Amino acid sequence: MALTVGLRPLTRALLRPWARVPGAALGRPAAGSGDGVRCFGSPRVLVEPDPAAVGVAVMKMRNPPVNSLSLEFLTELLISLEKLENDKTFRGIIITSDCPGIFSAGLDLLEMYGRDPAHCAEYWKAVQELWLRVYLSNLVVIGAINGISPAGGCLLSLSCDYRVLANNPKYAIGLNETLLGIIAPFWFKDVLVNTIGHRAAERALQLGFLFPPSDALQVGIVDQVVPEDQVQSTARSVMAQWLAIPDHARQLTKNLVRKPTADRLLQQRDADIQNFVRFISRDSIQKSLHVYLEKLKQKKG
Ligand SMILES: CCCCC/C=C\C/C=C\C/C=C/C(=O)SCCNC(=O)CCNC(=O)[C@H](O)C(C)(C)COP(=O)(O)OP(=O)(O)OC[C@H]1O[C@@H](n2cnc3c(N)ncnc32)[C@H](O)[C@@H]1OP(=O)(O)O
Repeated sequence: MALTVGLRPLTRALLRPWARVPGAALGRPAAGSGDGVRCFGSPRVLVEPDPAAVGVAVMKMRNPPVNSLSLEFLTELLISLEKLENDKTFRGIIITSDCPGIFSAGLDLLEMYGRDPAHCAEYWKAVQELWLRVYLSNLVVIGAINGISPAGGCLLSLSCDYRVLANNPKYAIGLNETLLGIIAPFWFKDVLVNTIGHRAAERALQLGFLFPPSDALQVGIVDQVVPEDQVQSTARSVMAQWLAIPDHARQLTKNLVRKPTADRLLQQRDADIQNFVRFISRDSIQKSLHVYLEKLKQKKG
């Protein structure tokens, strides 16, 4: 089945592979700075230069209540990342959350439940694009994971160069798709395998493990677990270590390591979209999503 993807103009402009954002709409000097410091804020993505680290931006995700990756939120993240990537004052980004206790609840289930195929296709293309942009970023990307991080939230974390997780037993991380009755796409799986190895990934994916911090560190899905109030300072120290390496050498090495994984998706993006749309449109999958969403509602009592 050939799929015609009807993209809205903003999304279309953004989601071409490595498109340049037209109009530089969001790049502006920080209010009152007058010193050339740049701030790329948007309603859901707060981006500020780190006052304590030259060349480092802190990107805070602010899509309450749970930072679910809706199409609009993905689009804003993409715009901000693109602006940072193009701004030569920045060499690194720390990605963190502004929603207490939640890094990101992952993909927005409401973008996949009860939607028509064209919408699902547009959504999936944005998910692909965010992954490619973070995974292949020329910047050093450090995840300061200050909350729970299931599924798509875990993918975002895994796409960073280094992950610091806050030591709170509630802040579990993992690809839990099977618990929802869906499956992690091959590129989610590839990134997990690259990070924790084949056998650990095999178990984690099939059983939908959400690792609490101590287990997450042991299996290697995160690089460091620290007290919650030290997540930012640790991320900053780690950033300094990464920024001590000459950019060109680090970037070429990153590309060497990550490109084969990214290429697997780049070589079949349209087919991947079609697979996703076919899969997510199945009655059985829609029913599983319905049951899961009801469970989330009932949990509230
Ligand atoms: C063959 C080819 C195959 C191709 C591949 C096919 C398919 C795979 C597709 C996709 C992969 C999927 C990736 C994903 O990321 S799926 C999302 C996974 N996320 C989760 O499982 C997390 C679900 N949420 C929670 O567990 C909890 O909400 C929380 C994050 C622990 C927070 O708990 P808390 O008690 O603080 O909040 P609430 O549970 O009350 O939630 C508040 C509010 O938010 C809604 N919500 C939560 N998560 C999501 C979400 N992911 N998407 C949309 N909405 C979400 C929740 O329902 C509440 O809404 P309400 O209206 O009731 O206030």
